[in-house]
Amino acid sequence: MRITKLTTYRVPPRWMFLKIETDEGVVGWGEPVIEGRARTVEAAVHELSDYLVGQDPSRINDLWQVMYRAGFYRGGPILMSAIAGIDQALWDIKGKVMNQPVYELLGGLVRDKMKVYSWVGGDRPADIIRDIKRLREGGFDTFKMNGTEELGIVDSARKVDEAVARIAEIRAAFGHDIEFGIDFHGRVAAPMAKPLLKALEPYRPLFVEEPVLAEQAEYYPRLAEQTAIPLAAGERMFSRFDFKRVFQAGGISIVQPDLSHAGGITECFKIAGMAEAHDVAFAPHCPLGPVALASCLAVDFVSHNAVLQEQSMGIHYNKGAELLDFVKNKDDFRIEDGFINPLRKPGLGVEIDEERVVEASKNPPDWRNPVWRHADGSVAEW
Ligand SMILES: O=C(O)C(=O)C[C@@H](O)[C@H](O)CO
Ligand SMILES: [Mg+2]
Repeated sequence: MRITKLTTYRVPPRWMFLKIETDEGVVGWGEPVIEGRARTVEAAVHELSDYLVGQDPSRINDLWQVMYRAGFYRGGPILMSAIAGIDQALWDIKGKVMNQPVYELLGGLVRDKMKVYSWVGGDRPADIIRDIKRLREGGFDTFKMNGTEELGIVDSARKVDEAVARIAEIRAAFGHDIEFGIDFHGRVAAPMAKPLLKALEPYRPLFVEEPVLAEQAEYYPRLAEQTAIPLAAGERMFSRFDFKRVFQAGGISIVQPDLSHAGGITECFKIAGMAEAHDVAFAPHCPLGPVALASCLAVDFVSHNAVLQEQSMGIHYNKGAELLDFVKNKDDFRIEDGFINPLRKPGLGVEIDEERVVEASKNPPDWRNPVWRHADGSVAEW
């Protein structure tokens, strides 16, 4: 079998699908994208196709190493997202050729179902109580929300109190009948992480995500020393080599690589194993589409330390298309009592509605995250 063609489709809300075709008619789908830089990743995918067309798609490991090493420069969000989507599509092809779901090719199930959580509250954490009440009726009991709006490098006790008051309100409304993670989303600089974590401590969130920006990772162990709240990070780390340093330094209890940003299934399966060796939980980041989610689940279902899976149903970014709009086998993604079952069809287990993808790709959005500014006009972390 030989790879014959790579075709990319940018579609709403902010996703990109990749179709890899072969000379024997087997097709694989991937989801290479960095939110807000879809066209850049698209260019990277087509540059990498020089290493792929004419090659045997079954040699995923060799193709992965060539894509990662042969171009001299490596790593980072663009190249690793391009490699991620290509890797996902190659695993999809391998599973279809062998008539097995990818999790079987990775050693089989370690669990019967996977716990998932839902976003509430949007970019500016409001209406959280209303969202939680609605989603609890749908069987969810675990949630994630943004912890703050714009926050200065040093900011007021009032801003801290506002952030904490929202969390206090949730605990007052639901007690510990629900659990939630708080995403600092890179908006909290190191000087404010300490007071904010301390003030949130009494409400015992399940975790605090990106307590500081990924480029401030040296603060993870220091912050972990002063709080009992588990710290989580990973969506802006792009390979084993990024995660290696975090594991060595300690401080992170939950790693959240994104299967469409961190080199795909091949790389994230290895990251999950590294995490397990350090007694760190694995909870893939996934605010994206169905192929990204299916790729996360393929690794979740074979990783003992997989604890929680993000999925984008109803997420505030999904304007113009919802998680399953391009999927034919919607039922396979059913969430019951906050859990999802393995996707048992061959490959990644996603039956893409290609007609709908092609149609939607004719007028793709050019999604960008908003540019936030502080009161003084300086740029604020979104
Ligand atoms: O889902 C999360 O945890 C996020 O922080 C969302 C963020 O990754 C946006 O997708 C960036 O555009
Ligand atoms: Mg996040």
